Amino acid sequence: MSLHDYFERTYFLSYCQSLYNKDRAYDVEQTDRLNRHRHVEPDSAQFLANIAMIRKPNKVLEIGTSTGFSTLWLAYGLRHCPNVGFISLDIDKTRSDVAKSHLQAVGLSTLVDLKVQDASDYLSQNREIFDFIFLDAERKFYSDYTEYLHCALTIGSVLIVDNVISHSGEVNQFLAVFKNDKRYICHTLDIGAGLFMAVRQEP
Ligand SMILES: C[S@@+](CC[C@H](N)C(=O)[O-])C[C@H]1O[C@@H](n2cnc3c(N)ncnc32)[C@H](O)[C@@H]1O
Repeated sequence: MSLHDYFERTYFLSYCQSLYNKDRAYDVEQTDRLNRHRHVEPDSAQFLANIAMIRKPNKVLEIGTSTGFSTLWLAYGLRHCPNVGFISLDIDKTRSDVAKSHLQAVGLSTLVDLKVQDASDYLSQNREIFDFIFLDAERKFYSDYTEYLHCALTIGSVLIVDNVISHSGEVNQFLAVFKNDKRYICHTLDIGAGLFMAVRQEP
């Protein structure tokens, strides 16, 4: 590792850690769940970066940017894929703008197309295929996305969903559709709040 790479990596790690700690402290003070940033756990974020690094996707979709903690890590895992199309969606413009400033601060903003849009509206109009989709938004709407997600995934595509252990009751029905679909091989990973991973094996 060159000295430049070393300093870049050290800066990135310390930036992410301080972002996580600051937003976590804010979240603890919030009584309304929807006011919280609700970042993925650091372990989960690093797992996402690893999957991005291993899979080397051409097209990535994140649903639920918040202020960009998972987005930063996904972008970090994609930093050697300069032509990647990485879209991250959030319905909340203020959060998306904050995410943009964090991405700029670590020099990864050119890798991410931040969109402010409702996930259902986006998915219903989407005709693109994604190699990697990370879903981390409002769980009660996930079942509405199922058919759109099937259409947006192809052989070798990876779908990852957060909070599947911490909030299993809210996502079990949605996940069962993938588990019972022979086109996918699925795993529940005991990382952070629990990650579900489905890899598409068949068209
Ligand atoms: C759990 S947070 C995402 C956390 C983020 N992945 C991270 O680790 O930093 C969920 C986000 O989804 C967004 N959201 C909720 N409903 C949405 C919808 N229908 N379409 C798009 N984004 C939505 C919220 O505004 C919120 O920022």
